[in-house]
Amino acid sequence: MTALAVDLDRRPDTGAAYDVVAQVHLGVFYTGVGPQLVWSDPDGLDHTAVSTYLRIVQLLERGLFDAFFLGDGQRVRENRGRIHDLDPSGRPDAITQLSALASVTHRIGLVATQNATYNHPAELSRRLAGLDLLSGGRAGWNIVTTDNAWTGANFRAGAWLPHERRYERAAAFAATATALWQSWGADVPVEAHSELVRTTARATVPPSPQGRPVLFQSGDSSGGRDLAAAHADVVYSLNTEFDSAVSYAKDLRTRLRACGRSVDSVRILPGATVILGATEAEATDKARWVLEQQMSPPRALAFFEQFWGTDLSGYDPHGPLPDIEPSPDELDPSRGTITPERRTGKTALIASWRAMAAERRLSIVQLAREVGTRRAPFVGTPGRVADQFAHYVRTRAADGFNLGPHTIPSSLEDVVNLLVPELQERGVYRSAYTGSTLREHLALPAPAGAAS
Ligand SMILES: Cc1cc2nc3c(=O)[nH]c(=O)nc-3n(C[C@H](O)[C@H](O)[C@H](O)COP(=O)(O)O)c2cc1C
Repeated sequence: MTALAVDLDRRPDTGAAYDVVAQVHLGVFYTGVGPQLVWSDPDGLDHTAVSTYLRIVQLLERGLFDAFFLGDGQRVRENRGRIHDLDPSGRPDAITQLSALASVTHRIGLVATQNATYNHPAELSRRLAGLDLLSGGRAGWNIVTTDNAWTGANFRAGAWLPHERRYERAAAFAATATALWQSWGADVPVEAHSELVRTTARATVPPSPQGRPVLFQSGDSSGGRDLAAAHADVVYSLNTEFDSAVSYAKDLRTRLRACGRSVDSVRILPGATVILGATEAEATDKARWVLEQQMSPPRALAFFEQFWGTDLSGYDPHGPLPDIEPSPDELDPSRGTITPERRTGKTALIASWRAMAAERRLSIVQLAREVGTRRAPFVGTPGRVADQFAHYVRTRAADGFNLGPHTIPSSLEDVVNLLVPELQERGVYRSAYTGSTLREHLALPAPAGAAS
């Protein structure tokens, strides 16, 4: 995990004009599972208690955030066929959790990740419309396709649909859900008769003050980007480093134009981790501590077990990589612990890791810290990070960030108490909510054809 280096003098072509009055939009993406959440923080809260969620969402509302955003999954993470017991585990449905949070908040947007592979459009659009109406127009839907077959094998449709066909279904799903939201009061039902989505349905919930839920999209392949260009209001990408944020933004805006949409009709919010300190040195020390907790020695072994498919508990995490070959079972694409390209390219990936470890004399745990953590963090004083955020939004490399917390609640308290005032001082962050809906917070245009 290397801290981001951002050159504040560069104004590259991002497919949109430099905007001196651009604003930073902030959300928090709370996965509920996974190594990024540090359990060992002595001041940490219970990661699955409802009181934790209430406290976080109220803190974020005090910090004038656009959205609180939950990941979702219909099967918990596993390692070698058992529940991954080093992770926070157990995943209540995101819409259910957000409905509870709607009742104790007034402004903040509430975004539920729900996949378009193992749900039904009439059923899911009704539940999302319910959250949207009951929250006064604050709901969002993060459209994902889910990157593994074994989720489906947990219940319902089994292991079905290859990667590209999931996006075909997601596009038909989003079009059907949108048509249903727009159809309130219509005389005839909405009909969908494609190969992957078949339904005849009438809307059951009137539109909220924002017309319909705001559509987020996460998924970075060409199919994912096309889905975003056709349907999304917000994209959550993992292209956070400045150069990759620039090329992602340019590519997405080219796709938006090809769909006949304005480049300002979609907000781009890459994932980001923020680690703040009173001095640069203090922030760097904290970043080192966070990384050590996220990728502890037992977790490093579990990380590599997901690639080797073998029990590695007999290996010393401070010693060299195992010299054995991975189990062939791990190449089975129905296993869901790692991304598809990593699964299929695993042999090459392991060879490249061996080369990196040999060249830099890295132990198992040191290598896992290099290759096993996802987000490059913004590390520094609040002022320095605020300058970087301002640069991203003014150049339109991004419109803001989805922050991934590492310690709960302290990493988010730092952002609200230390970073937000610095952003406000630079004129890139609101000093009060000016609207009441998520769509208004994001300064998005009204949805086409919205029912009222
Ligand atoms: C930033 C990000 C967040 C994601 N969050 C979830 C999630 O919460 N639940 C889920 O089932 N899939 C999630 N996905 C996986 C996507 O649904 C998708 O299956 C995966 O990224 C593979 O598609 P791609 O090749 O287009 O990236 C996420 C993907 C990204 C990039």
